[in-house]
Amino acid sequence: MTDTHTTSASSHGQGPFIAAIDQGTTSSRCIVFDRDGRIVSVDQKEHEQIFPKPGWVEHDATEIWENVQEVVTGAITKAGITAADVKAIGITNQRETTLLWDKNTGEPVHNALVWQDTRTDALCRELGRNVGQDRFRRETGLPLASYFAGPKIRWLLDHVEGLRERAEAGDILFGTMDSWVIWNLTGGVNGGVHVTDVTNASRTLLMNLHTLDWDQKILSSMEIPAAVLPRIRSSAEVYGHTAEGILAGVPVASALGDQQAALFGQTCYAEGEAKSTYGTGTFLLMNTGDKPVNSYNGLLTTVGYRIGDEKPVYALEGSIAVTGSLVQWMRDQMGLINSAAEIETLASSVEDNGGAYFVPAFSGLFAPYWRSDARGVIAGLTRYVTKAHIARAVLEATAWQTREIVDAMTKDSGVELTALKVDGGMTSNNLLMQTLSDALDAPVVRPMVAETTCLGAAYAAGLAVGFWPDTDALRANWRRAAEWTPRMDADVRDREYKNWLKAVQRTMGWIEDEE
Ligand SMILES: Nc1ncnc2c1ncn2[C@@H]1O[C@H](COP(=O)(O)OP(=O)(O)O)[C@@H](O)[C@H]1O
Ligand SMILES: O=P(O)(O)OC[C@H](O)CO
Repeated sequence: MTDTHTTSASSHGQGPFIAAIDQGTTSSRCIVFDRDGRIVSVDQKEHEQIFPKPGWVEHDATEIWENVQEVVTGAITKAGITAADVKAIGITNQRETTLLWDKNTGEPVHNALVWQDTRTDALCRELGRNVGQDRFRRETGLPLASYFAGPKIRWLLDHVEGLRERAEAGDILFGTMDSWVIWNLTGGVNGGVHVTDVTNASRTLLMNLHTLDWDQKILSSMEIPAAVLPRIRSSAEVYGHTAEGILAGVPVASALGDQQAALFGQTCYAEGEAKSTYGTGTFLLMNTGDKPVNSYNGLLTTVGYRIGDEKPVYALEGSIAVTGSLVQWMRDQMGLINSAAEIETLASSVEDNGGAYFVPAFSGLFAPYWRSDARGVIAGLTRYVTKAHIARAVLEATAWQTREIVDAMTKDSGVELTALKVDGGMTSNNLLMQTLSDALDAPVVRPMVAETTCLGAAYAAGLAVGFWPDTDALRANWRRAAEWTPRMDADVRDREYKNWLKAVQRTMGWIEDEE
């Protein structure tokens, strides 16, 4: 984590405060914020990544719920405050990760299928043939891909014995992690509320982007019973109250998918404003105002946020599946570095990539290609290349993948990027941020609070309970902490980008006959 610090509540006055829970891909965290949007305390815990087969990724939702309770207790205790000091709790979460659980026992019926999981590739191809790709794009703003929740629900209904009958009988609930956390927080089997917000619902392939309701025709073509689905609510309203624990009685007042929360936390409230978040994957979102904008260049159309009864705000999104997780892979699977931060030291020990380009298509390629048949490639290898050159290629992969998204965004929106607001764990890497600015030929700016995901959830919850009056008050909290400006010669940039695009072509069509 970057730019986070843990201080006692006394250095921020006596509150009141807003707490935010971020249930992310690698960890769950809770952060307490004061009225100026400053961090008062943080607690965080990683959970297990389960890889049962190549391309399959699961999480244990029970472990996640235990961790969430632990980090909430941790953050509130570190802040030295009580429930009476906390005006609301906001929720943000890894998106698309899909869970079904029994509403009578509160037990998950299977591990959660994580957004990176590719097991529904064949199912998506079949749905594409039977229902048509265009239909999904038109109604949901999304391409038919294994990334999204709908096909994952269908896979579980088809593969867990007896589940379909239980689901049709009304005993099974579906949720992304927002729904799971809110249901448990508000009482679970003892009256927990079963809701999701529009941003999370817009990632299921099941919500109609124009009506903001579940699309009955798509549900029937996917054979998903409506009885499992949560109610779709706005991103900022009181869904219920915490039933027990250290925050018992506090209103649960926001939910946003983590990337939409970062857009909100970066105060991108005007059309054309954009941010990019560098975590496990990287997600660049641009606010496109109150109308959905179709993409013709491989981006997603998604809901940015909706505050109570106000009009929804839409966004264009470029999703990159593998960025920070490539650094983790270098550390955990390859053993080439001991910590994520060490990649910068290793990469800085050489001048350039030595001719090597690393395209981490571990889950196929997401935007702008949406190719599930792609797999990772290191191109340009010669005997000259060292592990330091590979480390450099790893960082450059994040920069060039962003460049491809920015190019697509410019084509779709007609808006030229003047500067990119960034956040997330990878932004503590100076070499990466410089490389990014060079690849984009544009300034890259990082705010004082790089924990914009939690901040966005806190802002939305605070708006819902009147803790902040409006978005203008939130804008005033945004402060620049660091800026990188381009230093690369144009001809070098053009040559490197061309080589990168050539390497990308080498990844495609690797998987020929998938399960
Ligand atoms: N100094 C660094 N350089 C490059 N990558 C980093 C660095 N520090 C953390 N990361 C990567 O950032 C990711 C963690 O960022 P975070 O925003 O916490 O992610 P998430 O919200 O997806 O769990 C990890 O994948 C890690 O490998
Ligand atoms: O948990 P993160 O930060 O890796 O974000 C994951 C995204 O929401 C997936 O769409």
